Amino acid sequence: MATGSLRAAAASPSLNKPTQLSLSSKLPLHPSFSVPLLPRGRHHGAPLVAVVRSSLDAKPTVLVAEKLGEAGLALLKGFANVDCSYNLSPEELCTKISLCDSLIVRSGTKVNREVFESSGGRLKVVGRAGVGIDNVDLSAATEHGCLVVNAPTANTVAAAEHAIALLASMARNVAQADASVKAGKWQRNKYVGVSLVGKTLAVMGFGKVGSEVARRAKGLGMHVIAHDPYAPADRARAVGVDLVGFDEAIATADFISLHMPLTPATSKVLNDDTFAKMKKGVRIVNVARGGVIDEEALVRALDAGIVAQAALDVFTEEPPAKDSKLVQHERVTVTPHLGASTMEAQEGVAIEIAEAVIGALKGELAATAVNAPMVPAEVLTELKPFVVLAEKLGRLAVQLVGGGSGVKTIKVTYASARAPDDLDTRLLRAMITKGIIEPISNVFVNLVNADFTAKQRGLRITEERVILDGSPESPLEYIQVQIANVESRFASAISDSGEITVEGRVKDGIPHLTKVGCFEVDVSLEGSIILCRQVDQPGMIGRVGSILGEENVNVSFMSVGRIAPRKQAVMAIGVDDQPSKETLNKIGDIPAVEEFVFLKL
Ligand SMILES: NC(=O)C1=CN([C@@H]2O[C@H](COP(=O)(O)OP(=O)(O)OC[C@H]3O[C@@H](n4cnc5c(N)ncnc54)[C@H](O)[C@@H]3O)[C@@H](O)[C@H]2O)C=CC1
Ligand SMILES: O=C(O)C(=O)COP(=O)(O)O
Repeated sequence: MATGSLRAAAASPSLNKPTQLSLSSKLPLHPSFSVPLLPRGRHHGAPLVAVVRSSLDAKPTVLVAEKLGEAGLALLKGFANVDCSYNLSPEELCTKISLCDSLIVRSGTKVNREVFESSGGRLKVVGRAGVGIDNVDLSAATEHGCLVVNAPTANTVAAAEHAIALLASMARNVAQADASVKAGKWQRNKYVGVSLVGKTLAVMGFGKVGSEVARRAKGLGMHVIAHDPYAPADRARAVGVDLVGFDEAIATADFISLHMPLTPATSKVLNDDTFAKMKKGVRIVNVARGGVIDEEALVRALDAGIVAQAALDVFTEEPPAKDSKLVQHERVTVTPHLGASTMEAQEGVAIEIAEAVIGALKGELAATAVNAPMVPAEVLTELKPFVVLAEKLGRLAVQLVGGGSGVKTIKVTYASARAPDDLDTRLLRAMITKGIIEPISNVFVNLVNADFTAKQRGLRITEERVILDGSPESPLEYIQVQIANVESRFASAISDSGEITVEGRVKDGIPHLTKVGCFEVDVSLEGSIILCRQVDQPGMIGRVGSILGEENVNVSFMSVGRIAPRKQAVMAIGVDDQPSKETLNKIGDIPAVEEFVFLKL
């Protein structure tokens, strides 16, 4: 099969002469195989976020619901209308949110499902000015196509320093002794402490904060072990820390410092059962989240003498009840969630979140997205034209489906000379999903909600990789989108294996449609496309071109793919304007034309 492809602007009598263009037929293929999809969740890097307002829209409005550093506010004010409304009740937040494009919070605001539902679809970015996103309902955010970004690095040192401050002050009864002296007492015997040097500290959660705590504790002469099922052992080794199992960590520790996120797996991970396994007289620091400790069980463990002391910055409910037994316990030191509260950290966090929110509202890369696929910025730069190609192929494929066929099964094939691990397909999959769903619904699909929306509509998208020999310079050679078990309005779009098939490549940075069904074509994916199947014969391009010309429809690109000279051929015509029905019918009336379809991109 040969492919003819020429800019229509350069129309000449040689138009009918096909030019060999196809690359795929020359590249030897390895047998195709499936690769596991990348897991959902946190990935460091930068996503292409399609959650933006159009540049024609007025300035976006950002609601800042908790105190934010001045430098961050200044950045936000340079870009958006900023409404700083602190201490809103949940009802007030729900009322205000429908007028906001973005919401910025710290740990004190619950961004629950009701908030997203009340936003009426306007809320596009939630910024968490800090690390923990347990106060944001991520499922609801995703379902509403709202991106959540956080500021994961600027308060790490502050939190680690606070953990060390609590560790040392707990060991030396600083808070209790301070209160006692201020009450006019002088109780030197009562407040004899314990030393840190030589003691074993178990760091639970060896992430950013945990590793900084470990480093500092080693400087104090402590023996540090850590438990973190997901942390690489070599990172721990580099700090001189042994990674151990959970039971070993809690059973051998003199001090336990908690630094994991609050998740279903870590909720109440310290409970009656686990306290029972600890060394008698253990001391516990919690600068992570209150919910990782069963607080009633901790009171029991303190009263039973299992836990000698606890120092807590965080609580299941914040603020905790005034008469909380835990807070009032004599051997418990408390602070009001101050881990991130240093001048330096708050300025840093404010700038980090302002930049992330502004970037996301502009549709730029947000390196700290929590609920969207992310790939490193440099990878994204080279993937960008393929992202456009992916959406357009999705749009074309779904428009080829014949009325009444339910779209359920989609197969996507990525052909590349790169190793499978070098290609993150989540962006591409999301954009294909967007292209398929948007023309047939009124749902707004973006990178955040693409997988969710596909699942909700019962779409099954399978992905396959074809490994090509050749240059891995380009991330992809072609993308093929197939819709199975459907009829087509354009029978030639059905491949030999029975699916609607469209395939595209990027040429000079521009996405091109290069295959429809079994026919190789070549038309740039701009404007709209007319596909016609005809009997290959001289003059066809000229005839179709003049019918379009009569109606002043500008042709941008034309190509013909044919089985063999004078046999069946498919002509793909790129048009800048939408032809009238009459014009399309005139094309259909050309005797050699057997079927045609008009597709909007
Ligand atoms: N009190 C405060 O003001 C602050 C509290 N935090 C909290 O500190 C915690 C840690 O923050 P970062 O270090 O920045 O987060 P991070 O994401 O860098 O580290 C968390 C670590 O916990 C590990 N982890 C996850 N599940 C675990 C499990 N079941 N058992 C043990 N480890 C597990 C992860 O593998 C990761 O290495 C978070 O809960 C965060 O919200 C952070 C900053 C300030
Ligand atoms: O970053 C975190 O996870 C924190 O807990 C800090 O909370 P905050 O921003 O001080 O309310």
